[in-house]
Amino acid sequence: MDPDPPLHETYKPLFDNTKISSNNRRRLVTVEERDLPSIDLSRLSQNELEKEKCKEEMARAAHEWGFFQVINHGISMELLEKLREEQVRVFKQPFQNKCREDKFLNFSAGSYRWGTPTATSIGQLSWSEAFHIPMTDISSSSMEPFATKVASVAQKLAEILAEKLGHKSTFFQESCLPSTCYLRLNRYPPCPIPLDIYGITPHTDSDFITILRQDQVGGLQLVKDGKWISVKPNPDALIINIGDLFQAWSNDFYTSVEHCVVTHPTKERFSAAYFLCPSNETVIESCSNPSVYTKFSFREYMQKVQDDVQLYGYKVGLPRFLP
Ligand SMILES: O=C(O)CCC(=O)C(=O)O
Ligand SMILES: [Fe+2]
Repeated sequence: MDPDPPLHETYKPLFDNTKISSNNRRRLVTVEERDLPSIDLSRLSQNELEKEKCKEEMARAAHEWGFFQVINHGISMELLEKLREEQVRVFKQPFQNKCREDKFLNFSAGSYRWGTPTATSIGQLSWSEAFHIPMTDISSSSMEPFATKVASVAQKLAEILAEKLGHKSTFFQESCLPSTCYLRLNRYPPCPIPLDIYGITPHTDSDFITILRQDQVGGLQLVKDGKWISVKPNPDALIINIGDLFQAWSNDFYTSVEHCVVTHPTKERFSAAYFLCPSNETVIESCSNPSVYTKFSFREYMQKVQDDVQLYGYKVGLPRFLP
């Protein structure tokens, strides 16, 4: 039985409507490949000066790039390889099983997603499949040791970034709970179609911070100084990016940057992303005045995102909360 979702059959009408011209032929492959700023987290356990310098560099990267990578993050290669093995095993299941409405592999129904049901043009299509799993569902799986560690790295980094803006608080511990945070397992099947097709369309993340593990295939791109650049894969590193909520909380000091994944013609790609999200009731307001955005609850934010996607086919995000 075939593990692949029926991307070719389902979206064929979109390809047929798109003329293959030099304009939409793999435009994105030509972007420059760059290393993200690299932060060595082992410096956090050194002397005060080193520790402060490390925090300072992190805050600068979150401000200037919205993205950075961390090394010596405390998650062993063994755990990362286990995660990968488990991820491959999960996606190798027949497509029919992945779609099941009852519990599959202990993940709640509805965790599995593929393609883009609302896409009306190829630019809106994400050539990928994913399991979007609440942390509470991970507890009984073999990914639990990774999930626990990554959750604690996320808490620690969020606290450091808040502290650098002068706020020592338990806000993230209190509002981001296992029932509100997610692990998303992504798989990008090879895409041999000679058109510019995204693995995941350009977006910003709707959380505080995301921790991402990408494999050696590469394909993650982000906007830096108004230009798309491609992120060089680094097996030792985890990628951190600022989400919309931290941008709002930091009053635009940290930046939630647009990113996407481009497909590979022959190779499949796997990635795993941890999203530090608050409960629906949590109110996000700026840590300083005057505030750039009007305050909103996470529920209101996600409702707007969903409404905009339905209405326009894309997320508007933070600009919806400009006064
Ligand atoms: O797979 C990747 O590298 C990025 C995934 C991503 O941006 C997401 O799941 O929000
Ligand atoms: Fe993302």
